[in-house]
Amino acid sequence: MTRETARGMAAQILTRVEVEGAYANLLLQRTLAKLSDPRERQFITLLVNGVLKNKLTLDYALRLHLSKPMSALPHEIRAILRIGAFQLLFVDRVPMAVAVNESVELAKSFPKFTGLVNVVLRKVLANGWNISWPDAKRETVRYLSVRYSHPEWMIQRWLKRWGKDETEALCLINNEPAQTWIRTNTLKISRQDLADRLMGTGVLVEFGERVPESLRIQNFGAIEGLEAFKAGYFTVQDESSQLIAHVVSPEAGQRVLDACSAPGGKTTHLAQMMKDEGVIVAFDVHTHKLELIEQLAQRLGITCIETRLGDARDLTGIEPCSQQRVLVDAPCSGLGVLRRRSDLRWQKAEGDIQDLPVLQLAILERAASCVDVGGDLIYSTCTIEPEENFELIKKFRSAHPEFEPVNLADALPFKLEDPRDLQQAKKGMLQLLPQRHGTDGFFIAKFHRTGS
Ligand SMILES: C[S@@+](CC[C@H](N)C(=O)[O-])C[C@H]1O[C@@H](n2cnc3c(N)ncnc32)[C@H](O)[C@@H]1O
Repeated sequence: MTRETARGMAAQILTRVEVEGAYANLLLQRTLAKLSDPRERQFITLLVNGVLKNKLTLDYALRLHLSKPMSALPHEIRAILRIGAFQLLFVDRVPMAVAVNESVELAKSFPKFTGLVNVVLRKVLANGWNISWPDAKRETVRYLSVRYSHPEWMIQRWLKRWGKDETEALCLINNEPAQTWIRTNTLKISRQDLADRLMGTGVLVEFGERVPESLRIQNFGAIEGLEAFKAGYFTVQDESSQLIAHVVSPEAGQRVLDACSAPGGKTTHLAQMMKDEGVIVAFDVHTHKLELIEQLAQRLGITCIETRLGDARDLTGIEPCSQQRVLVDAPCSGLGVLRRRSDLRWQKAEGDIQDLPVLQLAILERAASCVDVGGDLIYSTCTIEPEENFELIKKFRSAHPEFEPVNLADALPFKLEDPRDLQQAKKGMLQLLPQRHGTDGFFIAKFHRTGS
């Protein structure tokens, strides 16, 4: 499997992810950094992310033609089979014969298994999507789980909350390739000028509709290689994540605390909105992650951020009632961004959703104590699970009558229309859902401190 083809490199990454538990996105980044051909980069990305996301479905389809479970095969052969089956079932533009033959070529380093790879993939090709799935009515959880490659515990939670159609819609979106959004660095350039510059270099650009700084880009090769990137004219940040700084709405000259700030996407956005005037104290528990904030701030030409290493449950050195805006962008299960993080669904366990709220509430409590009377507290997550969102805020509010909800319909940079959203927004909360809003799954809550 040493062949330096796109498929060979993808198979190596997938094998290392499975054997070593390595982070797929880091391995992918390292591999892509060595490649200049945009089509090769895109193809490897498609294969790695596609196989990781659809692993359960691919294994189900492959298993129908295997006499032994996948776990009885060497890791490399599993990766080769999955890459082959993924192309046959999910990728239109690869000719079927090429998908099979290239997998067989890769398997030649494992002569004992070359024949098996050939036979199994030819059967997958002949069968296509004509697969006998578990019964969708009687075994709905299992059906949705293998059909859309999600853990059963996630499906169970979502089915209870939203029923079959919405759960299916969410799974489908989670399996789509993620789009790339960038945020204009308005300290240096306007969105229109940035769009013109990028288009001038062949990048495809669309204006975001929800956030005034956002652009969606395609066809850009290596982002770090773009002149506009090197000049600090933008940073990569999903559009729903860009909503948060608008909800915080800080003003130039203010004292702002960002309790969980790395790698600094929202911190630097806050700094932009403050025209780089005032002070943002940015906490995080990981030293290496604080360095990422510092590097980002430097590239964007931002100087008003002071990074601090520390636990947000303590926020050592921050006086009570000392901050005009406090953001808690809490560590969370991340179940709202499964489209963006292809192996996340396999890394999480249902127990995480029981454990995380303890940490989230402790951080929120301590951060709230730092908000000055007349100041605002904002809590956000990139998850769609109520324990980490609505239920947590309910607990917080019952203990803190001094915090009053701010109507999010007035705080967001786009118009809310769904009556359910408008009702939540009045209570200071909003849950964005991929299947309803077409965004990543984000939760935002905002409260104004009226007393001490
Ligand atoms: C959702 S991420 C923050 C993303 C960041 N706000 C951004 O927009 O780039 C949550 C962060 O919380 C940090 N974290 C986890 N536990 C923490 C704790 N107890 N105190 C402070 N930070 C913590 C993690 O290291 C992670 O960087």
